[in-house]
Formats: sequence, C-alpha cells, structure tokens
Amino acid sequence: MAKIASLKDIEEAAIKKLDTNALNYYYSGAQDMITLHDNSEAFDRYQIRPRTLRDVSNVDMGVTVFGKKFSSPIFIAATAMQKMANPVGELGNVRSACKHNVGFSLSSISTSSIEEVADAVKDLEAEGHKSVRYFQLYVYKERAKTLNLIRRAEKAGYDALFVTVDTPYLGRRLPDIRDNFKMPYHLKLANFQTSTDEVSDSTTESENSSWLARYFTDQVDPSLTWNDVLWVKQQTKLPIVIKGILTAEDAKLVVQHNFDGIIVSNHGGRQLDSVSATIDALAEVVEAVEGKIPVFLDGGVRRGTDVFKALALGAKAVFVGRPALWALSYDGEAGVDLMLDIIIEEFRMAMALSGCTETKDITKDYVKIAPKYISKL
Ligand SMILES: Cc1cc2nc3c(=O)[nH]c(=O)nc-3n(C[C@H](O)[C@H](O)[C@H](O)COP(=O)(O)O)c2cc1C
Ligand SMILES: CC(C)CC(=O)C(=O)O
Repeated sequence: MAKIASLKDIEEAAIKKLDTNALNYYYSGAQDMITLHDNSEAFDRYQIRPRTLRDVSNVDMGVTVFGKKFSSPIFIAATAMQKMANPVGELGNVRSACKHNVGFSLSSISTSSIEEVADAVKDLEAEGHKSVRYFQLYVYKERAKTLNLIRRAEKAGYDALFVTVDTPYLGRRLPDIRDNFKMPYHLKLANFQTSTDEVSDSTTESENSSWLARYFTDQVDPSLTWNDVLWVKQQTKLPIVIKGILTAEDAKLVVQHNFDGIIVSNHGGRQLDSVSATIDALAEVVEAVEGKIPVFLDGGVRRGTDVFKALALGAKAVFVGRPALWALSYDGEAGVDLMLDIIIEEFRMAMALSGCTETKDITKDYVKIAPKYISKL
C-alpha cells in the first residue's frame, strides 16, 4: 500500500475500514450536503499571495489563546461518539492533541467521560506536556443536568466552555434516517451513562428521524435564547466561546453580551444546508467583532493552505472535526498523531513558502479571491 501523505489519504483508508452505521454518521451532512461540500471547496476560491526572499529558515507556528501558548493553530473539534471509530475513542484524540501542544474539544455527547478524558493525559503531563481541553456544552432542558456538566468540566481542569448554538434540533442527515443510525449497544454516552436502548422509540417522529435525532429532541432545549447562554455565563468563571456563528449580526450580539470568543461554524455542514461555507463567512464576522474577542473557524479544513487562508482572513486558530475521526478509525491514537503531523507540516510549509515566519505575519494581504470567482456583474 502506498504511504499516507495527506488527510485525504487518511480519509480514504478510514472509509474502507468503517461500518455503514458509523460511516454514515461521521460522513454525512444535512439534506443535500451542499454546505458540507462547499466548506472544503470554498477554500479553493481563495488564492495565496506569497512573498519571497525572506529568511524562512525558522518558522514559528505558535499562537496564544486565552493566555495559553500552542505550537500551532490547528486544534481538534468536538465530535460525538468517537469510540465508534476505534475503541480508544476520545482518549486517542486528547492524547495526540496534548503531544502536539494543540487544543482538544470534548463533545457533551462523548463515549468517554469528562473525567476519563482528563485522566488520559496525566502521564503526558507528568512528562512535561501541556494539555488544553475545551468542553463543548449542549444546554439540556434539565438545567441541573447542564450545571452538572459545567461543574464537572471545571473540576476536571477544562479551559473553556464552547456553547453550541446552531443545534436547537438535529439537522436532517438523510443517510442516518434511511439506515436508522444507532450508537452500537456496547457503547454509552459516557457523561450520562445513557445506552442505546434507553432512548425513546415511541416519539411520533420515529419513522422520520434517526435514533440520535430522537435523543436530541428529548434532551436538548430548542427554546434556547441569548438569556439562556447568559445563564451559563453566570454559572462559571470559565471563558465562554459561542460555537456556530455565521453572520455579522450575531457576531455583534456575542460581543455585546460579553462572551469570550466565537467559532465560525456551520457544524461541518450537518445542520442547516445551504448556508455559506465557513471560510466565506469568516471575514464578515471578523470585521464585526473589531478585534475585541478571538474568532476561530471550523469546517472543511483539510490542508495546511486552508489553515493559512483562515488565519489570513482573521481566524486565531482552526479546528478539524472529521479528519480526527478518520485518523482514529485508520489507526487509533497513532492515526491522529499522523494526521496532526501531516497538517502541521503542510501549514509550516505554507507559511515558509509565503514568506511568513510568525503567525501574526499572516494578514489579509496574503490572500485574494481567485480571478475566476470575481463577479463580472
Ligand atoms: C460526526 C460528527 C459529530 C459531531 N458532534 C458534535 C457535537 O457533539 N457537538 C458540536 O458542537 N459539534 C459537533 N460536530 C461539529 C464539529 O464540532 C465541527 O463543527 C465540524 O466537524 C467541523 O467540520 P469538519 O468536520 O469539516 O472539520 C460534529 C461533527 C461531526 C462530523
Ligand atoms: C449528538 C449530536 C447532537 C452530535 C452532533 O452535534 C452531531 O452529530 O453533529
């Protein structure tokens, strides 16, 4: 077999290994998957404007986020149920992120608990590695349940809460509906000890939705407004990052309500189909926040040049979602190590070949819209 040289190669290898149930769930986007595909394709609409003859013998990819220094700005996004990819699940991802000195975010809907994930890096921390973990919070109808998650994340040393705001309902992922996606029976939603057979099958929607959509509708609060997220803020001193912003209007509200950061995200194209690719939404969000809080991006990041373009358009760091799942499926923790090694080296190369030696050098002067995409109107 030829050597793995890109994230695309890892994805192809993972697709061959995964069963239909997990593959459908990990791969799919909402409805016609227009946004899912556009997330990656949109990066190709931007071109890099490289500068030459600068000494690039040393390239520093470091960034600082909420007072913590990272070796590179490529973090791991919160994705649910990682043990479907490999028995090591979330623990493989958090360990690899720690070894690479990048951030890791844990989903509320994980198959390893908040505490297990924190414990999994103890040996690495003892060796001198730093682990920065963010907890992705869904706001449960039962506020006591939500509060319990917040307290546990605080106690286990997580660095921020990422409150996801683009999911009042689970988007319609057609492969999951058609093949009736279910978490395998041997796994549990570890933060709650929920197993597959505990999820109600009786809802009237059941013919027309997946197991996960039923779980979500039962548990997670679709009446969420800014007031509820302010309630979360009142419960904790942890920084609160709002995940799932795509417009300048909402970005301004995030700043007005004194939240600490934004992730420009369309949930990997899994929620509302036909929204813009995140790289296309980034500039308006960055402009709206006027540098007051950090802006991050996820969605379709697959290459070092994608990372470079996102930073040029104002992102502080980016998150990769599916690439970490494909990497886990391909080879567990070693697969994630390989995935991060590849994309970090690609980013280093993109910086060097563009004449940038520090991430702060990467400004909007380094990108332009490719001529064929400039409107002729
Ligand atoms: C299988 C899967 C599960 C996800 N689970 C969650 C989740 O539990 N919470 C959340 O906020 N976002 C979730 N996301 C969205 C990711 O955090 C992120 O926004 C997205 O994966 C980024 O796009 P990418 O996969 O193209 O990198 C999930 C995405 C995928 C693919
Ligand atoms: C349990 C789900 C809500 C996880 C998720 O956010 C997703 O599948 O996109």
